[in-house]
Amino acid sequence: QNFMGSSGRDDLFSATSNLEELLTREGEIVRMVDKYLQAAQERLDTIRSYVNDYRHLTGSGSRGSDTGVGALSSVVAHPIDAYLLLKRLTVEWGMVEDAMTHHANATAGLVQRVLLFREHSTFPDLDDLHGAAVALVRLQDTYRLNMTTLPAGAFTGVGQHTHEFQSVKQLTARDCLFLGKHAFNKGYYDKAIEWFEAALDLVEGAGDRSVPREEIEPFLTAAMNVHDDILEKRGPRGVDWQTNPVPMDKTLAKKLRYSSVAQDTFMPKLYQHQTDQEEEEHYTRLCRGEKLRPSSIESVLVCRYSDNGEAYLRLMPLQLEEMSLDPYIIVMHNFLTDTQTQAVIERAKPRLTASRHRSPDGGFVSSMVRTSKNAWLREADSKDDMMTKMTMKIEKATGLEALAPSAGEDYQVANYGIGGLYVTHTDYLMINPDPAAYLPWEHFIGDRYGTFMVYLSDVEAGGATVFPRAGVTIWPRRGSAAFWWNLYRSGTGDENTRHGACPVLHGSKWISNKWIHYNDQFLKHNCGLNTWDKLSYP
Ligand SMILES: O=C(O)CCC(=O)C(=O)O
Ligand SMILES: [Fe+2]
Repeated sequence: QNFMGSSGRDDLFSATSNLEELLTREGEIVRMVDKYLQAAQERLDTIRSYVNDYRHLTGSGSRGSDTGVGALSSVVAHPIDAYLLLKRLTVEWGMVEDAMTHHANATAGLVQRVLLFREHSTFPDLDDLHGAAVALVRLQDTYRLNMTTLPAGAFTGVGQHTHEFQSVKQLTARDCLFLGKHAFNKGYYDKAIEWFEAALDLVEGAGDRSVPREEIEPFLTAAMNVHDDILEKRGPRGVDWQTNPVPMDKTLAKKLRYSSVAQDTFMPKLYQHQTDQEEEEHYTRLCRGEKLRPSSIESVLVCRYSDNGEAYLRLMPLQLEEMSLDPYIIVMHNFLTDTQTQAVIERAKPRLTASRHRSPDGGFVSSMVRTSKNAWLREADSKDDMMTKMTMKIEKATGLEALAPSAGEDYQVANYGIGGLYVTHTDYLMINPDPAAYLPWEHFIGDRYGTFMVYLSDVEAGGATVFPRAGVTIWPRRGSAAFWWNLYRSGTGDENTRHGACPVLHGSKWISNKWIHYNDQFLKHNCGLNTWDKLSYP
């Protein structure tokens, strides 16, 4: 079942830099239209005064109604009035005609200019709008946004700021209907019903006239029927659908099988394999900031200073916060200054393109798996040595080789806009047992041993980095760096490092990754005697 055509890419919505550009572009169009309106107003005034003159003269105040013959003849009886009549129909009518011609030309010209402008710059299309609608429904779902206030643009923040966020404009009933259809098409049957109900509430309670209630009701009825049908036949949740735990229909809900639906039967399943659905559940809960680990694990985590045995760090030690001991995940606070984070963002901005990730067949694709934009920056690209110094500091902090191209990848700078996310993945890439799947260079440098990820911006709400198996949530903080080992000392991938980026709820998120490879560390690390030996420093 589908209430609408299928939607395609989800691109313009999910990088803030795009939305800022769009707003600037809209500003240019508004300037064109505004100029047009001012000129049009002057021309319309000319036309209007011609009409008013006639009306005034003939004493016919109201439009359409005509005056008697007597009044007319008295107007042309006077020589001056007769003269003015001729003037109106020659000179003045000429001006009116001019004004009208100009107006028509200006209108056609404006349409032409806007068309041209749109051709030469990126403009959103309907697919983008669909993408934005789906992203909004996903945010509503992930962060359990309260539907009594969401249509009016208000929700409570998650993460850094837990205050209320209020939009400038509010949604109309028609917007709610539109969002409901999208929720339905994406299999969010529970959310679809909420949006249709919100649309009805606006029409009935708030006198919203953007859509008649008769247009909403069939959708609500259909959504409820499909909701119950799916729940009966397939259950409340699957890879591409979800419903409420209990049917909407009161009689159906009385069935025995629904009477024992408990409030929250979730039991965390950490440090072990999770099915896709379990992983998604852990991801979502961690995104909301839920604690999934027992206190026996959390209570031993500490914050500490470390110079990692480096003289360079003696006077400005790393401000370490342990997030997890196994797998070893830490945050180094204030690793970069505001000046540095800003400089990296500015350098990356002009080079941003849609993020791509490795597809199952080995190529790179851009998809909903990662909705962000990124740019690659290498130390040597910059005229100053700012990036080189950054990498040297990373080397001191991790005790790893990171500057040589065979040791550290270029910096990958990524920007996530509203709804922008990265689903759960591992950073290590070489999981295909067939050596032919990789390039000689990839064999030469080895896999991604450590991930050094700096948050270049604060995020007002949402946008955490989460590790579903390790039960870790890291809230972005400008200048802080997250670091973890992706591989065991033997070079084998540690699956407990699976992680993802939660959708940004409010604001914009910038990060920078430095992936440090395995083989170049051969002088610093031995591989250990057993496959599962791990590293836990700095
Ligand atoms: O943005 C994040 O928080 C995580 C990014 C990430 O995992 C990656 O870029 O590989
Ligand atoms: Fe990652």
